[in-house]
Amino acid sequence: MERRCVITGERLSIGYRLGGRGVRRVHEGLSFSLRAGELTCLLGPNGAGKSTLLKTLGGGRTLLDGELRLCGEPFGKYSETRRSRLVGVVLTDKVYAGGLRVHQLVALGRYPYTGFFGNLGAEDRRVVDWAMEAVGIAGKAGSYVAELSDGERQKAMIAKALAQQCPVILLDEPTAFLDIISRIEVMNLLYRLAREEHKAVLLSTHDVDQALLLADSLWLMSQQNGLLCGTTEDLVLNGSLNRFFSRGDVEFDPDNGRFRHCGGVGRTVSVEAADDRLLLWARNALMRNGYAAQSGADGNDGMRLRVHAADNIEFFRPDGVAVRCASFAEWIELLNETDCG
Ligand SMILES: Nc1ncnc2c1ncn2[C@@H]1O[C@H](COP(=O)(O)OP(=O)(O)OP(=O)(O)O)[C@@H](O)[C@H]1O
Repeated sequence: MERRCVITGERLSIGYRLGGRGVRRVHEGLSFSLRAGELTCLLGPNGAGKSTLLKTLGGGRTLLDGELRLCGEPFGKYSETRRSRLVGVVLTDKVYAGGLRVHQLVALGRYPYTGFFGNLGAEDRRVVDWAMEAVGIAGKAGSYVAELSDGERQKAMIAKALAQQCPVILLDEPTAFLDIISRIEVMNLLYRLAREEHKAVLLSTHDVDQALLLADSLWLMSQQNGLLCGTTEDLVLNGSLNRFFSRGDVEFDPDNGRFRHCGGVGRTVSVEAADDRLLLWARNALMRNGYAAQSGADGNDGMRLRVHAADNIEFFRPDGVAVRCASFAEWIELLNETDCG
């Protein structure tokens, strides 16, 4: 299926007008295309400008310069109502909706269709129920928003955006307050909305693991490097993720898809493992204990590891003696004793 561009930006400057104190430019010269049918994750360190970009795309007043188009037409040509039928936004700003019940908050998402008095028809009510069900908040439909946990409130805000039934959904850190299961559920929901309902979904997140698993495209942003857009695997394998994120002793390890602290790794152990899963966890244990794993020849202290199974680990000490261990705990203890000796 063709993946149409629904929002395009060319040479955008984004930032804030500070009243009489001039302008705070956060980025200049940003260009991108947001495509329908894709989940796009915007990643970057704190203060990179992610929220500022999302506010700009959501129609906030942070566009200072450049050309921003929605479905081919300049943003400025859209009335607020017309734009709100196309773009649903979930920002991280505190929600002042404590006096509303959850179903009333979610029903606000129908505003572009119901007009000023917000009278819901049968179809509107069906969509509101569907949206609450989809994010797993239906059980709290009658609760006051003020009485929700942070995560529940976040789900209610996502449901409101779903109820808006827009082809474009923008979300600023939608999983920030969620527990791990809810995070995975929400990310999968957004992925399905992109894939199955052909929506353009753009979200900012610090949850790199989930982004790498599910994002069709990544937008990497930092103050030094600006914005780089591309397919997830390309940006991982060409080192871009590292370029945008690595700082000091923290870097991205493309072998296991995680960021890690790499300080103190000097010595190496040669590793063979019966399968990829054992290799991954052997590398993990070595890294945590200050060693880098290498394949092939002996490590630089002559140490070798053969992981036949989680309970059958063969460790060759620097003196060439092989010791069999029945668990990772046993082997790690031996590794550390060897190190001390
Ligand atoms: N209302 C504002 N007025 C002036 N500058 C602002 C305003 N809001 C944010 N900024 C500045 O814009 C820059 C980018 O902030 P932004 O919130 O967009 O970053 P972010 O990538 O979303 O960060 P985080 O991951 O910490 O949420 C920061 O230097 C911030 O201080």
